Parts: sequence; C-alpha cells; structure tokens
Amino acid sequence: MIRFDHVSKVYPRTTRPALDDVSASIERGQFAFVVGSSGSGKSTLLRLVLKEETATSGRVQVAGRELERLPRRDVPALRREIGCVFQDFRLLPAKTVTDNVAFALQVIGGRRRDIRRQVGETLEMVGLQDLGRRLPHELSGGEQQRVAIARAIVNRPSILLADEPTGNLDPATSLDIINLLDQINRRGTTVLMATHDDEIVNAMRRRVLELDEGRLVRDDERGEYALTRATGLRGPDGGASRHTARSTGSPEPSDETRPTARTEEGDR
Ligand SMILES: Nc1ncnc2c1ncn2[C@@H]1O[C@H](COP(=O)(O)OP(=O)(O)OP(=O)(O)O)[C@@H](O)[C@H]1O
Repeated sequence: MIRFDHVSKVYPRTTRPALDDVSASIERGQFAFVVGSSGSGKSTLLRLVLKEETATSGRVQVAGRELERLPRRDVPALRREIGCVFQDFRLLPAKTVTDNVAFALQVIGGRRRDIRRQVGETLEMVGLQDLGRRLPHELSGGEQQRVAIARAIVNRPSILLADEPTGNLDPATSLDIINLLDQINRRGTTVLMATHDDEIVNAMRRRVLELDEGRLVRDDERGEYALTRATGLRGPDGGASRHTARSTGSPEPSDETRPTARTEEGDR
C-alpha cells in the first residue's frame, strides 16, 4: 500500500538529509506508528506519501502509484485516497461540524443527498451525531479532533495519515482518539501515525518504525515507544538493531495490550 525504497530527502538549502536511505513497506490494512525525536524526519515521511514533498532519491509508491513519476494532474486523485489528521485539527472556524465534514465531499462534487447521508453516517461513527450544528470553538479539543477525523475519512480513503493527532490532548482524550483510529483501521483503512505519545504506542503494541536523524533505525512488528538512542539499543552500524520481518495484514493486539488497558492511568 505504501512503499519506501531507499528514500532520501534533502531539503533545499540544507545539507543534512531529513530522510536518509529509508526502506519500508506498509501493507494494506496495517497500523504503523512512526516515532523518533523532534526533527528525525517523521513529518517528512508523511509529506512524501501525500506528494507534498518529493524524494531527492529513491522511490515512493502509494496505492499502486510511483510518486516520482506521477503527473501533477493525478495528484488530486492520489490525495483523495488519503485522509489526513493533524495535531492542530485544522477545522474551518466559521463552518459548523456538519459543514466541515461535508466540505471535503462538496469540493469533489458529490450529490447533495449522498453528502448528507455520508456525513451523517460518519459523524455517528465518530460519536458526534448530536453536535453537527456546533462551531469548532464550541467543542472540546477531543471533539474537534473527532471532527477532523470524520472529515478525513468521510470519502472512505484507503489510507489515513495522522501527524501527532494526540499532541494537543490530555491522556484520557488521547486514548479515545487512538481507539477511534484503531476502529477505523479495523474497518480496513491503512493507518500511518507519527507520534511522540509513548503511552499510546506502548498500549497499542502495533508496528513501530523509528527514525533517528532521518535513518530508519527500528522496525518492530509489535513495538514499544522507547527510542533506540535513549535506550542505547542502536546497532553497531548505527542501523536497525531489532528489525523484524515486515508483517502482512493488520496485527491483532491481544486483550491485555488493547489500548483500553490504559483507561485508569490518567495524568502524565
Ligand atoms: N521545508 C523544510 N525546509 C528545510 N528543512 C526542513 C523543512 N521541513 C523540515 N525540515 C528539516 O528536516 C528535518 C526533519 O523534519 P521533520 O519535520 O520531518 O521532523 P519530525 O520528526 O516530524 O519533527 P517533529 O517531531 O518536531 O515534528 C529537520 O531537520 C527539519 O529542520
């Protein structure tokens, strides 16, 4: 579904690569976290998937497309396959919840009746069916992020990219949000999520890709957060020290590792 093949990215007017020879493959239906300290390249990796940035070398394949060769006119179709969620929600402040979600469908020219039905179903899925008439500032942070998630999935994309989606939320709300992303993943959407949220990564025990100064230093099938550099686990060559064979399909966390196990934990 998403494949990075020896991908490097050097931004203009910089010398140190933001991504350095990254190879990884995320299969359809997988849930993968991207972790790493600030500046390690997580957002860059997600931006390459969206073709907001282009790799300096290597190949990025998304949903059967070779992004380096993708003509500009085909980029909108690529992006329709990808929903995005960000730390700062990015809702339209003057539009209601319903209109924020509907907007994504209106811009691609859906029929009014279909839009109403799809928006209704999606708001119900994220648990906001009663708040459709509110404006974003009349919602809590967690509710705003649910609206953003509803907007990201309303046209049923095959991939959901989430860049630090719990970064502005308290631990209990973060858990609600990750459970929602987990539910969306279980319905078949491939999820790639960049995060600094160690509790969530440790509770979910899904695939973890770790970046360190642009290099992929870890790819664990049911990983924990603990950063390699901090724990001294980095291999002698500076490369992946605990690489596991990439998995196919969506790993099922066992009951004791389900994120709900964290409900009692409260504050950080
Ligand atoms: N548009 C840009 N132009 C130049 N350098 C950039 C640009 N965007 C990112 N970088 C650099 O690329 C490197 C990786 O940045 P990136 O935003 O991908 O890291 P990150 O892991 O997402 O960080 P954070 O966790 O702080 O969001 C950093 O050194 C950053 O300064």
